[in-house]
Amino acid sequence: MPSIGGVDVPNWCVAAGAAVLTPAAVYAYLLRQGRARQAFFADTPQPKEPGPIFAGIVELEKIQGQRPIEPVKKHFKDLGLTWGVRLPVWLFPNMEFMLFTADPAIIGEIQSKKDLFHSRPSGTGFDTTMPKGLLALRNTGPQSSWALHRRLVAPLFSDKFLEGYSSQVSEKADMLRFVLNANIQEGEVECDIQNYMKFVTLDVIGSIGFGFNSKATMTLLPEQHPKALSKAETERELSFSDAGELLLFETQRRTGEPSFAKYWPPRYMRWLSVQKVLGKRIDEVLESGTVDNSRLNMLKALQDAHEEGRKMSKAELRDEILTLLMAGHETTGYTTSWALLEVARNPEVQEKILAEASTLDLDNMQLTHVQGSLPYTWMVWQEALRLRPTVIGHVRQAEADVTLGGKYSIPRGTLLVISQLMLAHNEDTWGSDVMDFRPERMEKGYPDMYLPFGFGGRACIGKRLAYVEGVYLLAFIVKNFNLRIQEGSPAPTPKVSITQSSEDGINLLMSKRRQ
Ligand code: HEM
Repeated sequence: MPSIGGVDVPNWCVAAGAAVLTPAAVYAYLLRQGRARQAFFADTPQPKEPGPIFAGIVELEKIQGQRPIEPVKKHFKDLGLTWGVRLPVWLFPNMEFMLFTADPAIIGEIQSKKDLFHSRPSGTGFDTTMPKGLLALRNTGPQSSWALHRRLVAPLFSDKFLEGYSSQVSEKADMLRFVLNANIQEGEVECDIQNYMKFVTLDVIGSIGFGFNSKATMTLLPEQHPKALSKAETERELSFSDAGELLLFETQRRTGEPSFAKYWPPRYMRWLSVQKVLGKRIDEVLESGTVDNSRLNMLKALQDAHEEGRKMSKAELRDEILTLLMAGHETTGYTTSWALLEVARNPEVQEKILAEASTLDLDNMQLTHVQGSLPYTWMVWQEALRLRPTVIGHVRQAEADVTLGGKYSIPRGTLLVISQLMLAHNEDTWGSDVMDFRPERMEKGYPDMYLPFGFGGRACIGKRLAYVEGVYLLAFIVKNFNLRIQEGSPAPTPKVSITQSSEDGINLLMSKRRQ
């Protein structure tokens, strides 16, 4: 029996006391933190908050939540010209201050203060799923692992590499055409193009990233088709695709959750299986001779890359290639799917892409020629990415105390969430037709506040590949298929996780074009 101040206290009393006092202490702590945050940001304009503790989270969900376009429009209306105000939120369990902003002036200032805002915060899921990859590493100066990785990874997106990837991308596009043709046969057939794009971009990154002949797209062939994959092949392809999805899902889940939660047995077992599938693929490339290394691939190139003799370790290579897999496939696939939706909705846009693509030999096109040869299609993809930014917010952490906007003091460690979604729908920047799809608005270049790939030293390193691959696939599909949407079909419901996709797919009526 425990003794308190010389008095013996029964165990049940201690347990009951703890049961009452612990939640009370936690609540008192949260309340104090919430009030401290409110006091700290007292001079910061903000929408009316429902309560001091979780108010920020509620607001954030309203703005960045599951159906982002509608809340954005509402905030426009509710907040008028101050729309995009700095929204201070306090985020449990990181116990940090967080500032949500869509104010172009403040964002401009954040961009210019490069030395203060050069890293994402710690505590994101990337820290434990791929801690030695670019998305997780912190920038602590030119000698840091992040800086070294950035220098070693950058050449993978140079002209030389893009040329090396070209035949692999057109091989995957050809596979996509084959599978779509097999599913469409005659007349018009409804196809979930988002699903096709997800698989084909996975096959691209499987090939150029891991160096194996990935063919997940073939799993979409009708079962009775003579070229349909065997059961074992289908399982192999889908296990890679499932592992990629689980990796993304687990990363997202781990953001901001206590570190022990990931050890929940069913989750942990799934995680081990993901590591096994992906790790096996990586080992195949690095160690065995069974992989066709004549295919230029990122993993092999990174294995050989060095700077003054400093190379990536095996663990670094593994995390970097997983980072490139995760960052580089769904992003491009979803952006291109949203673009195809707009193309199907706007027949005149489709005609213009067709006119541009019909004279080109897309089957043998170098990726380095995409921008010069497909300028209109390029704008279409760019405008689709504005209207539906695939990554809807960018995160940075203040490295030191700083004052923004001349009066808002931001303590060191504050998280800054920059709403790319709200920036992309700001009437002041884009004009009163901001909600319309109008590729021509990109004709004269885009404003500084077009940030779908982030900004500064941490901006997306794969932007060039994303553009050329996405624009190429867009032109390729339009050249081979006519796209339409079913009259009266409801608009897709956006689903926001790390990337923005459509919850119910993107269903288009597709028919073969006569060549
Ligand atoms: C439509 C396609 C894509 C979009 C919208 C996109 C968007 C982004 C964004 C917003 C960031 C964060 C930038 C910041 O914090 O300032 C990012 C980072 C990154 N992206 Fe992309 N991305 C795309 C495609 C790709 C591709 C194809 C790859 C590579 C195969 C890639 C690799 C990366 C990597 C490695 C980072 C982390 C960079 C660092 O922190 O140093 N992305 N991307």
